[in-house]
Amino acid sequence: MEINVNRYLELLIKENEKQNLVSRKAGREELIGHVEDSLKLLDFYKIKDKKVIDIGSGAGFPALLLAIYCPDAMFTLVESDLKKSNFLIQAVGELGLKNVRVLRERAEILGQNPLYRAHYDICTSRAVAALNVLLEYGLPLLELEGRLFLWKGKNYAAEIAQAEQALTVFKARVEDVCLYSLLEEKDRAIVVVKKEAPTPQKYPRRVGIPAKRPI
Ligand SMILES: C[S@@+](CC[C@H](N)C(=O)[O-])C[C@H]1O[C@@H](n2cnc3c(N)ncnc32)[C@H](O)[C@@H]1O
Repeated sequence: MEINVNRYLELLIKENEKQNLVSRKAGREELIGHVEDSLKLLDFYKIKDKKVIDIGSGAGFPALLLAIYCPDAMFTLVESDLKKSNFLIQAVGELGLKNVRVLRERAEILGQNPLYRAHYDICTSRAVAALNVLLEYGLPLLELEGRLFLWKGKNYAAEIAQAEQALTVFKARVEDVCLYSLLEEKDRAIVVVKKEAPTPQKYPRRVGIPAKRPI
């Protein structure tokens, strides 16, 4: 596993010199911090045998790292940006990961596609949008009783409060908040939201609307 993480980091550092996949200034130390942050979920939850969808995968945090460590879970990485999704496809190929597929698509489109809607046990997302927006992206993709795992910083409590109306509309519940600290950042949280009812068919709304007019 560690070998694969090191290969992934080498690949990311090399490609990041050519194209901006993560902040250009991000050195190896900072990237290792992102790796640790991604893998933190496994200290709290087991995801063996689960169907996982990750929204806004970027250069691979958290889902590519989780996929390396959880070969028994199946991962769908959703990233709308062309160069980032191409990098993900390249990394999956070079690392020989058989449990990952990459989709260059918007979450709003997949949420209205019967092939993906209500199909996943788990949806992850890190550094993509505010919590109320992520509820609209993620909940339609989950099966009933599925869970969203949302990586957040020190503002997590304010984001939960801001999402009160969206939680009511979607009949979802904040079930847990996993708190931890990383070297650089003291207050990190993975907010766990449980889906308790089918999502009304009108959600997610059209591309861009959830972020522009959050519930
Ligand atoms: C700030 S980056 C974070 C990437 C990664 N999750 C991380 O933690 O480093 C946010 C990414 O989400 C993608 N994204 C934002 N909204 C999206 C949507 N609705 N559907 C798919 N991808 C989206 C963007 O293209 C961008 O690459």
